[in-house]
Amino acid sequence: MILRTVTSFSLRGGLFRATASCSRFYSSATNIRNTVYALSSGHGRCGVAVIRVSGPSCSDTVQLVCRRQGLPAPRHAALRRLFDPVTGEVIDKGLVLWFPGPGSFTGEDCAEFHVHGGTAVVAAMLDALGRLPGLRPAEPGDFTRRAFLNGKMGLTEVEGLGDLIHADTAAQRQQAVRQMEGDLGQMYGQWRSRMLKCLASVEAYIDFSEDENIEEDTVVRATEEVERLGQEVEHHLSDNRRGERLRDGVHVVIVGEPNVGKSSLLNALCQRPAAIVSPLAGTTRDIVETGINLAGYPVLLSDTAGLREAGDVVEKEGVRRALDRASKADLRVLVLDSPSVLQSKLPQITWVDFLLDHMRNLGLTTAESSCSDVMSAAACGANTVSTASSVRTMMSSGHDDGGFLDSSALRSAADTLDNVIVVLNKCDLLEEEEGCVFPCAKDLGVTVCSVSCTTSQGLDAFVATLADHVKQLCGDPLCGTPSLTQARHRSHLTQCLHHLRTFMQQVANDDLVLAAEALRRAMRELGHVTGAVSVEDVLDVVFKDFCIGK
Ligand SMILES: Nc1nc2c(ncn2[C@@H]2O[C@H](COP(=O)(O)OP(=O)(O)OP(=O)(O)O)[C@@H](O)[C@H]2O)c(=O)[nH]1
Ligand SMILES: [Mg+2]
Repeated sequence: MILRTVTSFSLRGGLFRATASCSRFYSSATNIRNTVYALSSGHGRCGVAVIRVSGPSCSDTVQLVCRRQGLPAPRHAALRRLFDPVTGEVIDKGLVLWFPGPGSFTGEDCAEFHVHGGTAVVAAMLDALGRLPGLRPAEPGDFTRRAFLNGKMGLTEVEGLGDLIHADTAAQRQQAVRQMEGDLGQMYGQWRSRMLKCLASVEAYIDFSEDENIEEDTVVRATEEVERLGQEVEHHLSDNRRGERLRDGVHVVIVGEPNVGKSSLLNALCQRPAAIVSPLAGTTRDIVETGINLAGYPVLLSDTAGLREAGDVVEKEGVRRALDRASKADLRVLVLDSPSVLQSKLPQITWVDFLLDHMRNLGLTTAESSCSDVMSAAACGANTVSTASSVRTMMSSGHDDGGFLDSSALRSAADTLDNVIVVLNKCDLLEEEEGCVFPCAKDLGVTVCSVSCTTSQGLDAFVATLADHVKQLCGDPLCGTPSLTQARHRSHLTQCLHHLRTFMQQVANDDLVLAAEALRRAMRELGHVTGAVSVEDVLDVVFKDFCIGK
């Protein structure tokens, strides 16, 4: 059932980002000398609340709160009565954990108080800690920032941890765990050390080329290695934004003429009446967005205004927004009204041409029709059928015959339709022999699903098809080399690749000094990604999405 694969999810980082934005982020690395504390478990009444403390005053804090009952054994939970150190009042009885640095998460002395999760208990604990000298409330991401500054985590691992906290779906979680465990950082680190070796070779050659100990092919081997590195970086960059899509959500837009059932489809997918449905054409004016979890993958779904020559200024703006959203989407779901398609009087036209014509009329493409305009009548003849019978053929056979596939014109038409899923809605209104026998058909790269939003017929198959497309766009986060996940990485890696190419050019120009400088710059770009070179300016950006207590 559709219900199995689709669940709503809150859009990326809603809760945590709101929390972070309420507070000015703490940016000075020197302030890690303070001891910080925070409620690390969620806010609100709960069974157990975890309060974390990190910093040099940590052991004193534990002993004061535990009234000199002594520090628990490292990394062992100890049951203690917890006191307000100033008033001497018992606040609660709970577990205390002591993590001496540097073997702790932050790399400095840390402690955790596991107390009963009532509002008054948590408030009393935080209040008591706040009155101790040298302690201050933690800022968002303070603990992880300390871990980074103390060399416990690289920057990509920190980002992986941030993504894990924000992960709404299984695939996002898998990608984030992989990154947090260092897969991506290791790959970048290995590239950097390979570049360092090349740089050492080139510099040695510059400094000691007269020396007979330097082998003649040193520079040749370094150049070959840099070329390989360039290819690897280029390959990593040309991943069709898989990792970024998975992290941020795949943008799917529902488009089509008014009244074809776009809003009904959106509501069926998110299983709630997110958009108004009515028999009046032009009901939806603005974009209606909702996030769904599609078989473990995050999808940001947009319903749009029906595309037509708009009557008034509001609808015109709605149509403009719809077309704009469609042009930026990763996937477009083009909804058509099945009875209208079957009754279409378009003369002698192929199914692909019909779709291209339709999309052009709606303003969704400027691509020319393939068959009627480009192919000769002879080549096209065998496949030239009326729209109605073309649709019927497609529905019953699942694909067209092989002649189509050889045409480059049709291939380019298929490319235009590549990120389009066609939904033939309202199939409940067709005669039995006309529709819905094979709800999903693949035709020249365009996927066609026959559904009814009213009876739910074909919706499961459509959801499965949509999920397949989304998975293809994101890839399997557990397979292959780890994906690039952030625009920040892309920007530095693009620069890195540019410098590697400059290295090759300078070697070809016989200018090894400039070549070495290019290699140093390439390494610096990689260092910005992993945090191996000074990144103070990017830390605020990276940590701003963290929640307090992490
Ligand atoms: N019989 C039938 N009616 C449907 C189906 N899907 C939607 N409808 C009806 O078609 C009408 C239009 O549905 P909407 O979902 O509002 O269509 P829309 O494409 O969003 O329309 P606009 O917002 O005006 O562009 C409503 O009366 C729906 O109940 C279907 O599968 N079968
Ligand atoms: Mg609508």
